[in-house]
Amino acid sequence: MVASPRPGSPFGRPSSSASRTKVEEDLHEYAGIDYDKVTIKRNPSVAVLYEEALTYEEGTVISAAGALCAYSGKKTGRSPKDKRIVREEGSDKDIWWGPVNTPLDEKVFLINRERAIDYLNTRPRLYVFDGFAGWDPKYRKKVRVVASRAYHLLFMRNMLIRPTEEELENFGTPDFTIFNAGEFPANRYTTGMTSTTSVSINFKRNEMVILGTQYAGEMKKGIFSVMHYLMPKAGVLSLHSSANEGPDGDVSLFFGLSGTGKTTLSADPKRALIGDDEHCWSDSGVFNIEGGCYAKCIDLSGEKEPDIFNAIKFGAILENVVLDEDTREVDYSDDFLTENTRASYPIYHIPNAKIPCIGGHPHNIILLTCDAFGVLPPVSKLTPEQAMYHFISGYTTKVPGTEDGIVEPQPTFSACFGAPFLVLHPQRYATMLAEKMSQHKADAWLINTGWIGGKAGVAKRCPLKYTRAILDSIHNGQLSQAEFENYDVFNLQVPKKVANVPDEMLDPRKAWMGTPEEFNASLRSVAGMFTENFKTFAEGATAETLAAGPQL
Ligand SMILES: Nc1ncnc2c1ncn2[C@@H]1O[C@H](COP(=O)(O)OP(=O)(O)O)[C@@H](O)[C@H]1O
Ligand SMILES: C=C(OP(=O)(O)O)C(=O)O
Ligand SMILES: [Mn+2]
Repeated sequence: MVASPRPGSPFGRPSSSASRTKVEEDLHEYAGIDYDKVTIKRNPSVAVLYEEALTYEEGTVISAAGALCAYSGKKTGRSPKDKRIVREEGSDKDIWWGPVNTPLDEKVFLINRERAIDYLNTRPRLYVFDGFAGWDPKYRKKVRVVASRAYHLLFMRNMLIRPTEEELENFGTPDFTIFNAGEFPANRYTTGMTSTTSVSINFKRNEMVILGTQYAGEMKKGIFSVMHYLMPKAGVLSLHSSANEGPDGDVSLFFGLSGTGKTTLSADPKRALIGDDEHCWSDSGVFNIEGGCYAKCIDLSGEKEPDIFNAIKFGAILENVVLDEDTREVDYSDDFLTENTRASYPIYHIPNAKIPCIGGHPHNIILLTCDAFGVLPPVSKLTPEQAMYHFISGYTTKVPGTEDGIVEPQPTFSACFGAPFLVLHPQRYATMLAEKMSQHKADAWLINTGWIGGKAGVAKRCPLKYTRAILDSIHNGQLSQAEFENYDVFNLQVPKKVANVPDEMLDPRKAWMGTPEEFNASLRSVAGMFTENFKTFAEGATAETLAAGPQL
């Protein structure tokens, strides 16, 4: 008879005090984890994590396709207002302080850290994952995740790069540690706390502490912030972009704020996936930071997005989705808990993923904007100066759900198409991008995956099949040879024809459902928003970049 590998069985027995592992010793010494009371499981298998989550985490079930369906509680999106960075001597001048990076006293960080560790010590079981961020061995960072929920550990097992047995054996001291005590709240009366949620990063201690949110995305985006701090210092550009590679080895980068299509559009059966969200561009090319993908799955369909749909199987996590009680089939159209339903899966769940996730220097730079006013064309070709202007502007829309408190599409300017994750001033990243683009002669395109023909609520988002057709034309070289028309006010070069896209879709004026007067008013109003927003960046920008913006 085969024994059931459940906790309590011989397989689940805690290690005896005579044989402490190095990780137990480390966590005891370094963080005060009480290994006499707490069973520590390091890098457990997917099967063990499933069992633990199903046994101990209320509501967790398995979907018909074999994914672990986990629930993150009250917070189902990131909490940018509760993110803090410890202000220490030396980092003061470097960090882009302001609404994105709110300073925190070191002492308060330690209070939160102790609160988190005190909580973790009340748990009978803790899970540890040791893995890497960054596929290029030259730049990769060793990351340790310490979490009280098996779901959180499986998430980071999917999202970080999984070490080989040998790498795990020789892991040594981590470069960065996340303490996830998200089940337990922050204390609102602690100086500097404004809610019961706190996500704080300390670059001196190389630690991140999470309290009061169980949204797993905080961990992966936290590591992204760390890379946004460390990589530029090493001469490497960190990017909020997805990346894929054509059969001839041509790499495309897709920049975009959350919900604008990085994950969806980089999953392309004609191209090998390098990664869906976080990359770095070094002197030798691009590399993915992560070992997995994190797709939005609201309204996901097997017909429209087969690669993502089929990646949701054993090993994948589905977050905050609604299922049929009997069949355990997921209803992807149900936004009962949140519109930000998510799937996390290791990159090898995508059949044509490129592993290791490394590519050459990009040929095409695609800026994914998501225009809620319906005035930007679905595609336009950018001059290098326009690429800089639009990269720094980061005009787009916050889609509902991804951030706490966003309930309807909200136009925003998110510098570098990822302001919430920037640590240094946007100009630092933009300057590096301009240098790399000119050195490697990359073409730049602006693609509007947002509303066409009217504003959000009135019109519809550009149909996915047309955005895909546009990308096909970019990748087969047709679009750079197309005939272009100048699109006034923004001075964008818009192709007259794109294969498999109706002509009238290409010109927002023709697609417009209201009156020409309304269109012109909207166009000018969006242009005005650009000009107003760019005022804060005018000082650091070149005259050419400044002139590349809309002209009223
Ligand atoms: N034209 C389009 N291009 C890309 N995505 C679109 C488009 N229209 C609608 N969508 C939807 O928008 C969402 C994009 O999400 P995702 O690819 O996860 O964004 P990101 O990875 O940038 O956060 C998906 O739910 C997708 O189905
Ligand atoms: C996980 C996130 O990223 P994205 O939506 O870009 O995939 C997020 O913004 O919380
Ligand atoms: Mn994504």
